[in-house]
Amino acid sequence: MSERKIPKEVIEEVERLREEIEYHNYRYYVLNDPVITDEEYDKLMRRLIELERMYPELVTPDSPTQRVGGKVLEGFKTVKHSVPMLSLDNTYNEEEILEFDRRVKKTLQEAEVEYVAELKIDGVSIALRYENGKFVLGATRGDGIEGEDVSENVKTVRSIPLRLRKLVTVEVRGEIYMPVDEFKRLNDEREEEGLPPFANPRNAAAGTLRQLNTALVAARRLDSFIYYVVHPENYGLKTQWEALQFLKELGFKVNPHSKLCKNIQEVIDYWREWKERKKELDYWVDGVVVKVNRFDFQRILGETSKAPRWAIAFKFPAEQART
Ligand SMILES: NC(=O)c1cc2c(N)ncc(C(N)=O)c2s1
Repeated sequence: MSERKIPKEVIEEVERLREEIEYHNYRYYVLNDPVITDEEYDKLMRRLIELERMYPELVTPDSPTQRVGGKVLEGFKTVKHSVPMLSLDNTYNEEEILEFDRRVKKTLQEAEVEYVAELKIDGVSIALRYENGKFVLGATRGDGIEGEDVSENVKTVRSIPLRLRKLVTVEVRGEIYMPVDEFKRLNDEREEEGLPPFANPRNAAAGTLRQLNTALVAARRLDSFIYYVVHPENYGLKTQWEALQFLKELGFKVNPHSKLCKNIQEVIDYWREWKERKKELDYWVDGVVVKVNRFDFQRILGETSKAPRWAIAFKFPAEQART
């Protein structure tokens, strides 16, 4: 078939609709602060779907219409991580976190070390790659060296941008999780269908991300928090706190409760506070991730084959089996 000429105004309208729809996705799912009604949003989306149906050659992988899924995949390709996705060592009480602080100060020969305290989200770790600001890959952690390419499913997570607010080439990492009320709704639905319930939101999120039917993934409300920039020095970032601000500027959903702590005592105060306050959250957390803030200090501390020496998980006491 000869290349059909697409009218310029159609191309311009499609591009404008994409920008506008992604902006409203950002306002609604990342900032939780929409500026148009659902009806107005649906109208924009219907118009874009109509134009892409009339001109399929205009569909691009990062079009917001790809968020509703509709593909049934054969399977997931394996993908090698650019940098291994390490796990975290654990500490369970204040004495052990003080020991972590002593080790860090000894290695650094520093009297005081700043930390960033971040809630440890009980979800599925994910690596996201963007080229010139466009989403190109979403991969699970796997064995830390290589994971599964779950890009088609990641596109259905509305809080994960398909196009960044700055057109950089970057890899970021974070957690995809299922909000508690979605977890309850899903388990009620499964019970009605005579299916076994998911034991917890993490299993529900993991099971959903492994679905080969992307429309099914889109029908479940997964969410995300992004907390890590790969090779932050490439973007002039000197600390984890700056990295979190950078992630916000790019348009990612970043947990609002992270805290820059002057010393380990502030970390302990933060841990005590959220050990009690975690029930206020609409997602499960199982502790606090404590990170040395300065990247030059992180480089001095380095990593073991399994986990960084500059970060540790400060776990909350295990509760009795949740209802
Ligand atoms: N395995 C890991 O390295 C991490 C796991 C997690 C998690 N489940 N939630 C939050 C963070 C964070 N804010 O850094 C990390 S880091």
